[in-house]
Amino acid sequence: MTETVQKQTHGFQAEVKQLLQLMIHSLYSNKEIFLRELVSNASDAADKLRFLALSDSSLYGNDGELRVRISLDEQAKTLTISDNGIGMTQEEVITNLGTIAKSGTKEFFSQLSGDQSKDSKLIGQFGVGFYSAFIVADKVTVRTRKAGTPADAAIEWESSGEGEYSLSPISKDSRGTDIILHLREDETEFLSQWKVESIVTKYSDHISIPVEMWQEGTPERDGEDGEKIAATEGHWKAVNKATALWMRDKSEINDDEYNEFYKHISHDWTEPLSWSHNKVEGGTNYTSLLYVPKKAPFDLWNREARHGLKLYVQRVFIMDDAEQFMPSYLRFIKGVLDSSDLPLNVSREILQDTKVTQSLRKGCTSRVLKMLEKMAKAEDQTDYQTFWAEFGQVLKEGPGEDFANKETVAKLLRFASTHEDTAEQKVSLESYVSRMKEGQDEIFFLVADSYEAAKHSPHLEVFRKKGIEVLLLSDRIDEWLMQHLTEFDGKKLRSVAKGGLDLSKLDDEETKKAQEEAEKQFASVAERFKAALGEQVKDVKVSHRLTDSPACVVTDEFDMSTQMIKLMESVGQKVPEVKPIFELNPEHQLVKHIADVQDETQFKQWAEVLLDQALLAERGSLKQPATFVSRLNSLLLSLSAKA
Ligand SMILES: Nc1ncnc2c1ncn2[C@@H]1O[C@H](COP(=O)(O)OP(=O)(O)OP(=O)(O)O)[C@@H](O)[C@H]1O
Repeated sequence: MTETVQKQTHGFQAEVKQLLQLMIHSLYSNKEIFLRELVSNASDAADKLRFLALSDSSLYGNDGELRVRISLDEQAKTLTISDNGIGMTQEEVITNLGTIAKSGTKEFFSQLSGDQSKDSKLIGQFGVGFYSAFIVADKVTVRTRKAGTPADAAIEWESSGEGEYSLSPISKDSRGTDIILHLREDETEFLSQWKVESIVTKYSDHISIPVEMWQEGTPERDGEDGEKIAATEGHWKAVNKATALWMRDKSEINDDEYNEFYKHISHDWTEPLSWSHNKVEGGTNYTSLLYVPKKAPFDLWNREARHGLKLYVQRVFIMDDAEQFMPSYLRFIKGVLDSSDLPLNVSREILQDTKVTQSLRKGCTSRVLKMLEKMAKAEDQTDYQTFWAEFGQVLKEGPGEDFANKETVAKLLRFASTHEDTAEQKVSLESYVSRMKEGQDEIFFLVADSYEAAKHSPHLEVFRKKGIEVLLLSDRIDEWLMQHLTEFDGKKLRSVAKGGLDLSKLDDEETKKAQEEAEKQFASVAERFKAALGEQVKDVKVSHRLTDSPACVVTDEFDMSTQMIKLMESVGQKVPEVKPIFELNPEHQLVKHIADVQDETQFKQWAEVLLDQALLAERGSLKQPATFVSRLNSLLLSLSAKA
């Protein structure tokens, strides 16, 4: 069979076409990054081979020196990146270079707006990897042979990036992958040795295997003083440092190098917010380099998304996404962990529960928390606020998940509060405590559907009057968080929407007396309400929390809160009926008016309307809205008849 017969043409997955178009346009201004992406892939391919060779050293054949080579051909106008790494089989080529097989793809494409400037920012987060070759090339040829397969099992992939690619079987002498970029007419600057070398130094210095370029030989020549200078032969020379970055001394690594290394391991194009690089010797021996990203990945909330650290054992790459070393609430952390205590043949299963894993996890968790603490305490809060906006909701899983670090995580939490007139979550528990009123020994919070709903809740009335701060919570996870975070700095956290609220310590004797008096006087009215409302309420009480509203509902101290009920209902869970406690404001004109209504039927109607109103304010909806409306209408009619 001739090659043309065997050549097959395949169409790209629709998303690839879209990605290619978007990428070529939006990344053009930063086109040199294609080299970083391709060298990064080549280095990953070497890592994967080294790992497999741990159990089968024959995969190396007679070529055990892993490296990447970049060669330039001015005549053919090509730039070639060759590696002697793992290579790919035909199936792998089809999956890897014909589709986008990574997590977050769906989320990414659903976020594209069609507005090029907005979309180009997103693409940086998503990462384009191999396809970035098409920014500078109008044709790309990939020749690859999987390690351990014969020369004639190699495959050639070729495409001009316009919707389809071809595959042909070829023979390739050596293992690994050559990526040949046929440069576009106006991209010949990438044929300059100096230019390419400087890009490699800029982006790929940290790659742990040598990235080599060909150095031409020089003929024998005469020196300045007439002496003979010997001829040199052409040779491959490493143009990067070629040592694992994390093994180098901190003092020798600059920020640019840390940033580039982050991009290499995370496939994120945005620079990280912060990092922590540590070498630990003693009981356990390891080096960790952990980064806090600036942007949340597309799949942060996808439970199946892979996360975790890149694991090395004594500088040998073992696996990506080793999730055992970070608790789930820190799953956004990227980084490298290089252990000297784990065996080279460690598997995910073995990692599950070894003592070493536990101690590494403890160490890494505490490093990350320290790094976050430092950011949280910085005078300039910009970085921490950026972090909080992206990852705050994940961190809120912490108190429920990590008992040992509960207090530390609690200090990192930020909330909206009545102290600040903004929905932005800026207030820490420590700053709340520092502002607590004399006699106040609890931290007050309110959970609602939204910041606006929380801010306007009738439950806040008395707190406003007394000038007591209340934390305003409206994230989906908040109700769950507050179930686990019951205390901070020795102070109980208390929901202002629950019964058992006692602010009497903050009142002077006169107010207390007045309240007691009001309660006594109102006792019979409360009883009348209770009788009228019957089974609809758990109890009727005189409220100490209202100043402007006539009534409100609260849940009993140990009953499930309204927000929790809503949350459970929204995921289809059956919730036992929780009856509200109905609190009345005896000072309110409407309540006074109702108390004077003699007709029991009308009184009942009023009581029910008042209760429904309070339920509406609390829950945002009613079980029987039509009944509420008809009751209200009948009362309005009777009022207008009187007028
Ligand atoms: N030089 C190579 N050798 C072996 N496999 C490769 C090589 N280059 C790419 N691949 C394979 O193709 C896949 C897709 O590469 P691509 O660069 O598009 O994505 P990625 O590296 O997984 O992630 P990102 O897009 O974020 O860089 C890789 O995961 C790898 O399996």
